Amino acid sequence: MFTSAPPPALETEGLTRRYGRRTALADCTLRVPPGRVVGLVGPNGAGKSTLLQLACGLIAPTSGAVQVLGARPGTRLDRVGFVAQDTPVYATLTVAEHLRLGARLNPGWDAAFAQRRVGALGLDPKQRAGRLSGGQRAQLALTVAAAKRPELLILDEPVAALDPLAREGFLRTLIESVTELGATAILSSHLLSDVERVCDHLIVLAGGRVQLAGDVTALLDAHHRAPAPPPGADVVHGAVVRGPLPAGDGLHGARAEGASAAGPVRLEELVLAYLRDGAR
Ligand SMILES: Nc1ncnc2c1ncn2[C@@H]1O[C@H](COP(=O)(O)OP(=O)(O)OP(=O)(O)O)[C@@H](O)[C@H]1O
Repeated sequence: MFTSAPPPALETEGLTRRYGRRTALADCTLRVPPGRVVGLVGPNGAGKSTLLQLACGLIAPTSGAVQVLGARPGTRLDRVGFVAQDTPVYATLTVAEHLRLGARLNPGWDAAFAQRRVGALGLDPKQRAGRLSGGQRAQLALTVAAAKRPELLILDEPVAALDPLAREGFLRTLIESVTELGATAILSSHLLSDVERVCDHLIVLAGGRVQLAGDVTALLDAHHRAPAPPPGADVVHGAVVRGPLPAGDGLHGARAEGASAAGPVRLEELVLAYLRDGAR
């Protein structure tokens, strides 16, 4: 295991984490190639934060293995940027002091990028972080993480506190920096429309187990919608069926619009089918 060059951004095998008798993540085996924007989705309590914290080395596995950029989590902190769900910032430090601290702690710090982002966001450099709004604090934490120019950016619900315009701007900046650096981003989100818009790799977790994972295009090609599935069809849930859209059904290759039409699945539909399947 763990052989390839360049190494996967994230690789796990049988990764399990328990809290007492509660299993937060069970037997998780995944491989995320580098250069992807990964959407990590699943209901509340699915194990998303647990997986991200294991990847950052903030918690240790109960059993199984995890590697990040080919190394043990936590050993290459300069190459990994992490923004936790509660977007931690230092309440008594100003915005400018956050940037100075970032510059001092990170050898690859991109001061011009950080200044540009703070300017574009309209954040007052003299404002203490404790006085910023929730969304502004999230933006500051994201700016600090991205200005490290990490090879892997791990974001736990990064856009939850942002208004729609800020969310759109943040996701655009994220894609630009990931593309420019050839970096990987893993973001957990409940907003399937955002995931559909920016992610090219998907991980669906439910009940601590991986329900579905892989390249988005490949996953969409490997499923179709059949409102009246033929006997023996491999139905995930509802009208979503495993297997490519059969040739010659008249709709092949077309984007079916109505929920009742046979045709290709949309990402949101696919995710919901696997979540409902996992919830049974
Ligand atoms: N420190 C902890 N101590 C005990 N149980 C925990 C701890 N952290 C997480 N859990 C449990 O592990 C499970 C997975 O939690 P986790 O935070 O990973 O879910 P999540 O998918 O990130 O959820 P959400 O979407 O609500 O943020 C939950 O049942 C949770 O109660």
